[in-house]
Amino acid sequence: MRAAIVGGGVIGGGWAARFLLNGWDVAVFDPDPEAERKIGEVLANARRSLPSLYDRALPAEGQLTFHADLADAVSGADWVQESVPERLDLKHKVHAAISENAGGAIVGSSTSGFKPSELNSEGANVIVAHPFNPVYLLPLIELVGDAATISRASDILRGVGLFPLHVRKEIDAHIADRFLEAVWREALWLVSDGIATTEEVDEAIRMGFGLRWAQMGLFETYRVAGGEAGMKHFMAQFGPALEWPWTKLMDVPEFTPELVDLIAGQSDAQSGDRTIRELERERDDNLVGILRALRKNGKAAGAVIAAHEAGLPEPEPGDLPITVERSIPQSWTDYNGHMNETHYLEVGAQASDRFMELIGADADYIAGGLSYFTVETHIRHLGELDAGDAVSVTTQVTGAEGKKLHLFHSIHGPNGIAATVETLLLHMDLEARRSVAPDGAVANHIENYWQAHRDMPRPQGAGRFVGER
Ligand SMILES: NC(=O)C1=CN([C@@H]2O[C@H](COP(=O)(O)OP(=O)(O)OC[C@H]3O[C@@H](n4cnc5c(N)ncnc54)[C@H](O)[C@@H]3O)[C@@H](O)[C@H]2O)C=CC1
Ligand SMILES: C[N+](C)(C)CC(=O)CC(=O)[O-]
Repeated sequence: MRAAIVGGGVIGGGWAARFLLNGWDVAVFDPDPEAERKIGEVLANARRSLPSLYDRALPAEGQLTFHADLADAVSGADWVQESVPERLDLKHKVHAAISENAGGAIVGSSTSGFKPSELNSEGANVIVAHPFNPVYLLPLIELVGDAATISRASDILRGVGLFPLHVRKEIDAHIADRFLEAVWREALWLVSDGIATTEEVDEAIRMGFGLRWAQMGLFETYRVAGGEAGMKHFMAQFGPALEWPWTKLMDVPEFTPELVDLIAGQSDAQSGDRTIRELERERDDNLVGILRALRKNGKAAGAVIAAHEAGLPEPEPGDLPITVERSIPQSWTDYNGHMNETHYLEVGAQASDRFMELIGADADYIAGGLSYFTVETHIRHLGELDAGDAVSVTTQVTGAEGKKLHLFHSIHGPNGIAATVETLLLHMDLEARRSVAPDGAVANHIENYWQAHRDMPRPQGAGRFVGER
């Protein structure tokens, strides 16, 4: 599949990364001579964060090309995403050129506020596909426009891990930006009136309600705030406040040079000497942590990631079973600039868990009172792993006798085997807390693996002890 990105700034760069890291080829048109460098930097940030959301590998990255001519970039594309600056005259000009050259591609505009009827008033056929920064991590895309095109578009966007939200009636600024503009307006007043600094406004959000919004949104959060009586009680108690002079939402503070200097000055002081790219990385690392936590509970944006991962290709079975395929999260790296030792054991444990499933010692088996315990492990660190690296683990049975199961996991990284995790497991009766032989089906599976693996070459390093020369 091929995407064309017209306008490769903050948002176009994010779209390029989202498509590329999901295996699409991406063609960019942007007259800015710095566009290639800027997109390269956005892409570097995306490469270290997006794969960390998943435990399976994303498809192989697509090919990125830059074009001096818009027609070259858009011809043959399946999807064209326009992300030029928010000026209607410019959008009209660009969409006229896209319409001439894009064939049957879906054409989306990233516009934050224009309606499809405004974009299409000169004959173009565009839907609004409004993303959120960073486009490579945040799933939401607001879709506005022709329903049949939106239905096709939604399937494509889900395929690259996005969450399409169909905005059924076109309005200025769609749904989310209506909301964001109201909050932004109120924050500007608080600073302009000298009530709070930019930092104090940000603390008020990030220390409190900002934490709630990512997982429950607004209505569900307030329902809970109504106590056992829920939303009705919440509305009865806090509804009147809406009539009180608590907000200034409809007035817009004038952007005088003084106000702009005040806000920009406070914002500079707040962020210190951290560059925008550093701030982006800090934001991305935190977003990955939040999204992975949500994913664990199957909640909100976490559910989108889980659904996307379920559609990613299953690992190819080789001679040895592949028991883990995943990428290394940034949060697993340490002060030495590589994956911390703790997580080698974690990957080894994931491989053992998967192997247990393969032999039938799965959740039902465990619920029936039988399982495996690890009783000994030896890890060898052979190479470094870094955030975003794709790793796979192969598992060889190196011994199987009654209650004992001896596994040798090899962790393969981008530069060969990065570590081995050799482990001895004992089959256990969970109620009696003592070792017993596995039941028939599991014993049979183990025997099949053992027969297949016992004549393979013994893995290098198997049976070594710490400090052995
Ligand atoms: N920045 C944000 O937070 C968000 C922006 N958007 C929307 O995305 C669109 C782009 O915004 P940003 O990426 O923030 O702007 P930006 O200023 O970072 O990037 C715009 C890019 O378009 C390029 N450009 C200018 N004229 C062009 C032309 N004729 N053909 C091709 N490229 C051209 C510029 O060189 C620049 O690289 C706007 O419609 C905006 O409303 C949507 C969501 C969030
Ligand atoms: C400020 N903004 C209106 C351009 C913001 C957006 O459109 C979405 C976002 O990423 O916040």
